Amino acid sequence: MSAVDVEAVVSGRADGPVVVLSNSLGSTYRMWDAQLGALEERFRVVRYHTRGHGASPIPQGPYTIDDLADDLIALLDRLDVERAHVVGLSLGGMTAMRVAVRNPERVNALGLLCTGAQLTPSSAWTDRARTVRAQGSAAVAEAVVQRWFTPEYLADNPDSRRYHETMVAETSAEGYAGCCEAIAVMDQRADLASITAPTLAIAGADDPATPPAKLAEIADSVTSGRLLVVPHSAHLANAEQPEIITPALIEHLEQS
Ligand SMILES: O=C(O)CC1=CCC(=O)O1
Repeated sequence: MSAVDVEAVVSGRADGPVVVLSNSLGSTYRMWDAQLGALEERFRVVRYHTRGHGASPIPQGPYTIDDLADDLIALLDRLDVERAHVVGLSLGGMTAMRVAVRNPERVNALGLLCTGAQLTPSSAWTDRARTVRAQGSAAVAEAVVQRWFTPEYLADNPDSRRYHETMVAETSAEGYAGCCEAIAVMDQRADLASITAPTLAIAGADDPATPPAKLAEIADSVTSGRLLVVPHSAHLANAEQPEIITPALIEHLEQS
């Protein structure tokens, strides 16, 4: 499949190093809101919507992680950006890893949050794709958001819970399903050793979707990797624990 022109917004320091933020399955680029201000003070920040999300094109699925990586490279080309820091959470992290493997010359540093090189069983993703195509993304919204945050956070933040459930529910069914199918066939484990970009792998200590072992595997396998496990956070750890994650991410990018 050829690359699509994803919807993107550029903000922050026009003369700063570029950081690209890649979103997770079923989210919009608003998922980076808690990091945005601090990143904008230091970087030229590119947020975009993975194909099938937001106002980005929604080709008929299935997609592959290679497709998503091609979209990100096409975005860098469109913006005339030669090299960037690439930061992604979950599906966004899978895309970032793929870009670092296939186009190492385009990547300065990697920030990989709550992601994995392979997510099994594959059938969980093909089943979810089938459910969403049949019933819409709203059918999975409540269960997904229960994995995004700890039970304590959800109990204390009912508005945030509703906000994030709506975010998932409003995702295109075809886009969501196509991305599930990309995850179903992904296995990047053998490629990790070829990643040379300095990598910070950030795990939510209580993440049931991509537990800390997934991030440890990445940090241990790349050439230059470091693991940060963040307490009291689940899958959308950057939203639940921004006070820990934002400065750690900025320090990593600034040192790279
Ligand atoms: O939705 C989930 O269960 C967690 C997840 C996997 C890939 C992604 O982006 O989110």
